[in-house]
Amino acid sequence: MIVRNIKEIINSKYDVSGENWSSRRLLLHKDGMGFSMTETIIKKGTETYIWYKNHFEACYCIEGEGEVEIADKDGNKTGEIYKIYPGILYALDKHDKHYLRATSSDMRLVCTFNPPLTGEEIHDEEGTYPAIAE
Ligand SMILES: CC(=O)NCC[C@H](N)C(=O)O
Repeated sequence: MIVRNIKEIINSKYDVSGENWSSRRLLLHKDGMGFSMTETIIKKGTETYIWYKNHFEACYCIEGEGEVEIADKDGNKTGEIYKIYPGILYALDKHDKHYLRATSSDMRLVCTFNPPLTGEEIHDEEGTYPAIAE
């Protein structure tokens, strides 16, 4: 069994930040579960373009509020917007290009990835994480 406390992750190499977010990587590829789990904080008032072309991601909101807007194949905003608040899950089951915004507060999400993250990924210029090298 694996038991971890977020306090062990904070300020370790698995406490990773992007421009608009920070992510504590709780469960990783090396743990052999077939998925990873992170606690992610999206900063208030930010918008991030994301395209996980190599991963499926599901996010469950436990704190704060924001929204996700679907983008088209060229990354343009479509106006299809879903509110995010505690109790809402969104799952990028089609590797959906999207814009993620935290509106009036920071937003705290529990995020799972399949395939799992290795731990130190940050978004590239396409909003993507690299495919895992087996
Ligand atoms: C929602 C989202 O994808 N934010 C970026 C961080 C990501 N959840 C991660 O854990 O690396």
